[in-house]
Amino acid sequence: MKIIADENIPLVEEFFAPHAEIVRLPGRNMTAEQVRDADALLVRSVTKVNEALLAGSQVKFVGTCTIGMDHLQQDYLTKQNIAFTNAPGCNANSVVEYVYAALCYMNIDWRQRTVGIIGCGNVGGALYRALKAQGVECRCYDPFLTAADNPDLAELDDVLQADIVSMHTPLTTSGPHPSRHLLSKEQLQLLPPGAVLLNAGRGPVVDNQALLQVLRARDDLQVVLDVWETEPNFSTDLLERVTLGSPHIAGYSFDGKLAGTSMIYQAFCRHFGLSEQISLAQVTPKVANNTLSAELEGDDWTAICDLVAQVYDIEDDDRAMRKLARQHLDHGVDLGAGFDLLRKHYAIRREFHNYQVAGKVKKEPLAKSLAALGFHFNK
Ligand SMILES: NC(=O)C1=CN([C@@H]2O[C@H](COP(=O)(O)OP(=O)(O)OC[C@H]3O[C@@H](n4cnc5c(N)ncnc54)[C@H](O)[C@@H]3O)[C@@H](O)[C@H]2O)C=CC1
Ligand SMILES: O=C(O)C(=O)[C@H](O)COP(=O)(O)O
Repeated sequence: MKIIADENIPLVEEFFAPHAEIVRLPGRNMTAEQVRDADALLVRSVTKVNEALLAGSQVKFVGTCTIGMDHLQQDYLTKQNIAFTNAPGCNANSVVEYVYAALCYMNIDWRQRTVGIIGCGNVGGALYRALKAQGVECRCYDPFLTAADNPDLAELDDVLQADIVSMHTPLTTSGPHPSRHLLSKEQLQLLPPGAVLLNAGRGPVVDNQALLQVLRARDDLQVVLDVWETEPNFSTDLLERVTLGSPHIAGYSFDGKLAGTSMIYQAFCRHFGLSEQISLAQVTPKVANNTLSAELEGDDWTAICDLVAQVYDIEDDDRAMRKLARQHLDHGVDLGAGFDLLRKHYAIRREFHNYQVAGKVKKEPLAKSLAALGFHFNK
């Protein structure tokens, strides 16, 4: 059996080598010629898996080691009887941790604000539950859910009135509620003074031209963008006006990436009737020096954000984006290639649940927040 796999999927050899010959390729430029004689294709979000890529091939299984599936031409795959699967929820924790890191960076204590969540599935739902556990007032917009799924559902316009709005929908262009340009100029203008908008879903869900216009006209908004409408290219003008910008790495915890590979491995084994030879636990390294210390007796907010910053300093990601934008503007460095390089060489980032807080956490509100964020600690 032959597998073609994106070069940026970790541990493909460890998982799949007992079952198949593996050829690694850059994901963004995979060609029909390259995949023609493959039985299975393992991709990430940068490969358009469509008729142009697969027509005439013998591919029978496509696995994307990501949550998002907007890069798969699903109707074509179904028509051709090609099995396909994603890795639902694999990096949901990572995206939620990105949101916390961004709010800490902006000095925003989410426990004192209302939070609007747009798209309440694996990522938005995890964020919602964690915030509710800390007593935060949430409003959620998700037209595919009912009050039985989520008692805090509200209309989109009401959700946009929250102090913090976080976007977690898939990118869709058809169906009853397409999400492309869900936030266009009209919706963006509804954001109240001082609002914070985060998009760590897919770039085109927020109309980037409209966002730029709104940010040119208003200086009372703070925007965090992990995803961009024209990836791998992005608007340097827009980057200049957002508070934090990053190269689509919200889901890039090492744990999330490994979970993605492992979930696709399991689906691959099921599809081809193979028995699994290796498990996620076997290949997940322990974090060396995983004890974190913070001033636990002082202000809760400082303690939480101190711990978050020790695990994930989001400012590094923002700095790298701004450096790339400067190199592009001053020296003509290719933005798209630079964006992909930042992602390819992304540092290893582990999720909060790998860390133990030193000392005893005696204060109940702090304990609630640390538990909600996933840290281990002693009471
Ligand atoms: N920036 C990054 O690194 C990452 C981005 N993502 C993006 O986040 C998206 C969401 O991930 P999950 O929560 O795991 O997916 P999910 O499928 O579990 O949940 C998505 C939710 O959005 C809702 N939804 C769909 N269309 C909507 C609309 N028009 N308006 C409001 N809600 C809508 C669905 O009903 C569902 O509850 C992924 O599809 C992916 O595009 C996911 C992981 C990492
Ligand atoms: O899981 C998703 O969906 C994502 O957005 C991924 O984290 C994106 O990673 P790449 O597939 O673009 O490497």
